[in-house]
Amino acid sequence: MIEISTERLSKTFAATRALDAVSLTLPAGSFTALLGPSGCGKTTLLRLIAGFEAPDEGVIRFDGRVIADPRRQIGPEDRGIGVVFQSYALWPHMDVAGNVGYPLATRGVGRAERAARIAEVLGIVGLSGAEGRRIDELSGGQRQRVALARCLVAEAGVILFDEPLANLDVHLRAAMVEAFREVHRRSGATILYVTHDQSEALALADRVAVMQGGRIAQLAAPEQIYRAPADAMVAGFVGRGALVSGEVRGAAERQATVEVAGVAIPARAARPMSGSVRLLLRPEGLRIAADAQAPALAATVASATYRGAFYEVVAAIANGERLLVDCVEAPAVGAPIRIAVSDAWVVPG
Ligand SMILES: Nc1ncnc2c1ncn2[C@@H]1O[C@H](COP(=O)(O)OP(=O)(O)OP(=O)(O)O)[C@@H](O)[C@H]1O
Repeated sequence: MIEISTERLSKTFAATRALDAVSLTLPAGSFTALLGPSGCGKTTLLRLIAGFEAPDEGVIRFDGRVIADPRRQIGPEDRGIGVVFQSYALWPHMDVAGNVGYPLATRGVGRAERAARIAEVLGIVGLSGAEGRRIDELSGGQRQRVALARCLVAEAGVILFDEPLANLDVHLRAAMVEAFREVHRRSGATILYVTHDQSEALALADRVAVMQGGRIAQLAAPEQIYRAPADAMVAGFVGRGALVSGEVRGAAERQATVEVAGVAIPARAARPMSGSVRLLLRPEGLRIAADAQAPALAATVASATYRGAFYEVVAAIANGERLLVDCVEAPAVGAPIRIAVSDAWVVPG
């Protein structure tokens, strides 16, 4: 297991500052997802750690040892890492055993031991008995499992995933989440997993780093990213919900009372705040109030969209801002409703 750290890591392509003084530590054996909108610098950070690019400024260390700085870089093949791309990077002319066993063959591992280890890792990724199959007869999901098995067999201390599920359909993606968990559990490797799919990041990782504009906006446990986003970008990027404007009327330790459209709402807060703030209201913290006396936001139904398990209702409150409320039954568009709030978060900054 290897601890990876970067210190003020920067990379510029022509006029684009793809990475802007990024300092982060990936503890040994951790699983970190790198999440963010297109172009925020996720792949650039992964490529620098892999050794496919050199930093303009800053340092990368593995277990405290300098792996790359602007003057010298250890080559990708000497960093002891495994990389899995969305494009599989398998050899189509070799069978499954040939692909998976390649890292062992290059190390001179004997035939019998190689066969045993190939069988073991194919079992872990759910491809037992597939040794003799040709790569070009496999589905996308099966190919990605082969790539995972090759990574496992190499026993790399660090595994980097660059959008490994991007080419797979939604059902296969869900099935693969289990395979990734198993790879992490079995390998104990330090994992960095690049994705722009928030549900994948929240489901897989024990820490999520949300990037924007070449910087880390927040690095925290998935629950923290979802329930207590550090800024409006993270709040808007992860999960469903609405940001509304309010005025703080009272503040306490980790609590605030925020007035929104004339209604006082108790909210969670990172620190005591005052003045104008943005309040994050997610659907699970809202419900349509049946009791006309209970404190609630008066609203009008703007739309109701069927989502299977519920209707997603967009409702306009008195100040013109819109909320998302999940309802079992669809209210009529234009109907007046009252929305009770059981959970709200004051977005810092
Ligand atoms: N080789 C390159 N030459 C020029 N610009 C580049 C190069 N690589 C990346 N960039 C630019 O750097 C910025 C960050 O790119 P990067 O690929 O790291 O983003 P990303 O977050 O991985 O995006 P995506 O989710 O779309 O893959 C983008 O503006 C991109 O256009």
